[in-house]
Amino acid sequence: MALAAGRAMLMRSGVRLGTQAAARGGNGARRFMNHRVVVEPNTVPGVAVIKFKNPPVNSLTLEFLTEFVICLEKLENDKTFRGVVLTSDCPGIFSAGLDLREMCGKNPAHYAEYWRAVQEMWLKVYLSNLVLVAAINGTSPAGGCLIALSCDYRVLADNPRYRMGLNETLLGLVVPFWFKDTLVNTIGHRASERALQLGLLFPPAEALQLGMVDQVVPEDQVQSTALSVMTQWLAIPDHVRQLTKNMIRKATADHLIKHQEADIQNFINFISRDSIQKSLQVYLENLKQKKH
Ligand SMILES: CCCCCCCC/C=C\CC(=O)SCCNC(=O)CCNC(=O)[C@H](O)C(C)(C)COP(=O)(O)OP(=O)(O)OC[C@H]1O[C@@H](n2cnc3c(N)ncnc32)[C@H](O)[C@@H]1OP(=O)(O)O
Repeated sequence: MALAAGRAMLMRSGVRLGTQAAARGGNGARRFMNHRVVVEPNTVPGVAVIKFKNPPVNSLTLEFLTEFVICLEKLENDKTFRGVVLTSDCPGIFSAGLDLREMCGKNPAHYAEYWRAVQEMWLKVYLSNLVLVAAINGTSPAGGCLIALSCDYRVLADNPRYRMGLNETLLGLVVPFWFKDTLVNTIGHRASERALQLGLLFPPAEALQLGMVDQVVPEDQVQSTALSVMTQWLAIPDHVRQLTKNMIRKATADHLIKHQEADIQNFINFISRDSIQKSLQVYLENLKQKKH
């Protein structure tokens, strides 16, 4: 039921997003597909590798989210694909999470459009019929971590500079309930209480110990490990694995699906506050200044 609802919603989003792309005109529409998301099909039979390519830090802009969802939708509808590895084309960064500029200095209509795109991306990944393996080859805070947590399996590069976690409180943001649910489902209640309140970002050894990732491997083996893990998952017949996945994830996804419009309204109200706008601006400014 949740799966069907999620799909229906994404079909709707596909139509809406398709219209947006077409509105950009001939060249714009052509550039739109596979611009920020690179797909390498059949690295292993039946498996595609999706590489996030939204430099400099793979932040989740509206355009990136749109392209990513359409790309997954296409792979899901193409029955030759049974599994996808998600990884990054930006050295050292899996994804810097939600794009702060999408949440800063814009109007309520933009915030609504952006938040719906974030929700739809999460539902698409979380409820995917495909086996999704995250090959995490870089830092992945907040929204970047959410994408990895929503996959079926996570392989992280053993580089102590890479950090992973939901750091929203450090930005003065409240973690959305469905981000929280996804983390609790992965690392448990107590560990989430601490991680979320303190906005902790974990290095690989700690992420492994907490169960935030399933494997930590040398950096140059992240993708090959993800592909060999995939073989194990694909040994299970799709229909039984998909029904089992749906049984386990349905309640969490339904929670958002039921409250999707209220969640958008909450986001608009929260993000539009002067105090929140101010802290986001300060955070962005600090990111810029650390270079100097
Ligand atoms: C009731 C409901 C309420 C709901 C509230 C909202 C909930 C929101 C939920 C989720 C939140 C998020 O996902 S917020 C994003 C969190 N992400 C971060 O905190 C990461 C921030 N970035 C970094 O720490 C670093 O950039 C990095 C470690 C990822 C990379 O470091 P590096 O040194 O390699 O690069 P720079 O820092 O120099 O960055 C380059 C360039 O990119 C800009 N940048 C970085 N991150 C973002 C981002 N997330 N969004 C937009 N732009 C980003 C950075 O400012 C630099 O820009 P300039 O070159 O112009 O200076």
